[in-house]
Amino acid sequence: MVLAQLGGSISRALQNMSNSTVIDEAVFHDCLNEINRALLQADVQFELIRNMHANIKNIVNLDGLAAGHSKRKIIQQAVFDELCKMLDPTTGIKSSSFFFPKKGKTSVVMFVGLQGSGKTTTCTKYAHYYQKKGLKPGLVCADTFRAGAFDQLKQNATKAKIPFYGSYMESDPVKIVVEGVERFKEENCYLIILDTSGRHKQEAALFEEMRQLSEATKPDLVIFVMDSSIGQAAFGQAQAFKQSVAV
Ligand SMILES: Nc1nc2c(ncn2[C@@H]2O[C@H](COP(=O)(O)OP(=O)(O)OP(=O)(O)O)[C@@H](O)[C@H]2O)c(=O)[nH]1
Repeated sequence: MVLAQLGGSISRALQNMSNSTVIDEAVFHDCLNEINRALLQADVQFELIRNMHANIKNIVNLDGLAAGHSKRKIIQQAVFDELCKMLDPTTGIKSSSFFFPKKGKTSVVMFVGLQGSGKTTTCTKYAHYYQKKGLKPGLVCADTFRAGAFDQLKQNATKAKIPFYGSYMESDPVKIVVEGVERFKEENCYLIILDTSGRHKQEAALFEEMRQLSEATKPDLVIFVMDSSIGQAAFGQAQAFKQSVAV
């Protein structure tokens, strides 16, 4: 809903600019302002919008354009590129630090995040994706906090035909993940995926538990799953998670 509204507002801003008979600084300025307003209304961080605005202005130099160049296309492309850059998770990260599970080498990937953010669903999708690529994944349910968490993972895993591990009796998630990792290693599962409990930055004990899970399993990758509809609140939460484990 929010995304559809935002998309509509940005398209309208670009359309209004394109419909103008002459594209001059005033039209360009109005177009950028309309896009800024749409992003602010969609709860995008002000600093990101300011940077995007400055970048587009640097790229589009209307006075310096040689005749024959389509100002409309150049503005549209610059807006498109900058919006994509804002969403690109690899911006500012060295490509050598990306982690991809490989065949023949056991990898542990841990999913963390707030309650109900989509961890279990994403874990299963991630496992399914790599299963199709020929890696043998295994899902471990480390959520001993929410009733029904193991059943949910079991249901998803069964549907996707992915092996799973968990316990109805054990209350210590650290014990479960250690056993789960061992079990899957014995079964030659190359990609061991840990689905953890939902937690919030104000829940110190649950953050400590997450730190212990990470300590016990030394994951190759920790993925923070968030629901974009929480808007800017995602920033503080992401920072808090990053301070406890290597997200
Ligand atoms: N629209 C939408 N819904 C999703 C997505 N991922 C998960 N959901 C739904 O969001 C709800 C919560 O998803 P879960 O995967 O159970 O979330 P979780 O983080 O494991 O939840 P907890 O274990 O309780 O912390 C479910 O109803 C999912 O179907 C998504 O990408 N888009």
